[in-house]
Amino acid sequence: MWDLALPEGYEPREAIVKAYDSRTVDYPEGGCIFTSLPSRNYGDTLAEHPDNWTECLLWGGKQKRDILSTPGFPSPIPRPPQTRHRIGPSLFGIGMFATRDIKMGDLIMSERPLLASPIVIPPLIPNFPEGFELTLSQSLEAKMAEFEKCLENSLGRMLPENRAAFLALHNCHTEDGSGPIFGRIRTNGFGIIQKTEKSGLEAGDYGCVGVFNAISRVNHSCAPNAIYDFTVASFSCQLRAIRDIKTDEEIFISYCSTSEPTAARQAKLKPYGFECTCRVCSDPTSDALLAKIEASTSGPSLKRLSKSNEERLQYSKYWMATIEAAGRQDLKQYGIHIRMLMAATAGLERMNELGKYKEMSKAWYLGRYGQPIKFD
Ligand SMILES: C[S@@+](CC[C@H](N)C(=O)[O-])C[C@H]1O[C@@H](n2cnc3c(N)ncnc32)[C@H](O)[C@@H]1O
Repeated sequence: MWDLALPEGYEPREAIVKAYDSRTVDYPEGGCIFTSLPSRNYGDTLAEHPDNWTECLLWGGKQKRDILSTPGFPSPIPRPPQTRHRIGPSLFGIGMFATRDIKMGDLIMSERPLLASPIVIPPLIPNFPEGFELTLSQSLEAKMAEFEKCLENSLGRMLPENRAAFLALHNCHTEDGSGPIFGRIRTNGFGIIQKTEKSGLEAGDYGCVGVFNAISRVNHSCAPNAIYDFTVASFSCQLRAIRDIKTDEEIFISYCSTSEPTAARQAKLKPYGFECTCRVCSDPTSDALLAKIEASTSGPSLKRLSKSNEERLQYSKYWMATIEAAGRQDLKQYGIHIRMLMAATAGLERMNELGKYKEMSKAWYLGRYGQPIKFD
């Protein structure tokens, strides 16, 4: 047991495990479900599953029902036409690097998580003998210990090579009562099934984080050159370029929303155990610039804008160049300015330029949202 101040005599109980057929969906609500997705047979190896599978610790049956009923599930993971990334030493420990020039919108790589787990500790009930008086922090620690037992069960279900890859990941939560598995989840977990329109999760449902062999090596920047998107159908994350990336450049994603000001972003990064010093965080004028970029596509600004297509063209060209110089093409305003350039060039009947911005819009949209844009 790692260093916990649990009362003497208390032992976290083993995870309660019942065996179900992998296609089972009628589980009781509100309990841990250990399942491999896509399902596999006992004794299967990676040679039979080149896309790997994910050990999932789900809370209650709804998530598994939702996943199994997703159209297309389980489809193969999409792959780039050639390898575009490598893992290697970075200024921030280990990182991911481009092995060739990559264009905005291109798929860098995709990967199934090694482990999927609830984002927060579910309401497990620690098994205290009667008469135990617990402080609040002891109660929290006991829940942590119970959850770690559940996670140990998930790790025990992994193939040795997947378990070794998981345990080789960085852990920055060694001093805060997190167990070694939960610590790695908090350091390396990226939201995969969250409360969004797409996921169908409702209030009170538990979202999931995924921990990855390669994607969990990607470091953070508030001016990222890549964005990841999780697709339930292939049960995998796709990592795509949100701007052109040169060979050997480090690949960065953002671990938090980049449309928030610096102090709010730093607060969101706390669980990852570092203070961000990226070009945006170290520029004292970046919050003011962010506010101006946001205002550039707001209703009042657009209302004030001249009706002349030529002036609109110059306006959006100016803002695109400003956003590019700040390396912030992941902001949605960049995509809006590309669309505004399409409208202005169409109005001016400059068909070559219109074609260029159309292609740009397609690539940006794919990088930003992980799916192709449909023009009316
Ligand atoms: C998801 S892991 C990324 C891979 C990690 N660098 C490694 O060596 O395995 C997150 C950890 O990487 C480090 N990290 C990521 N981005 C960073 C940044 N911008 N500045 C400092 N450390 C960073 C922190 O130690 C953080 O806890």
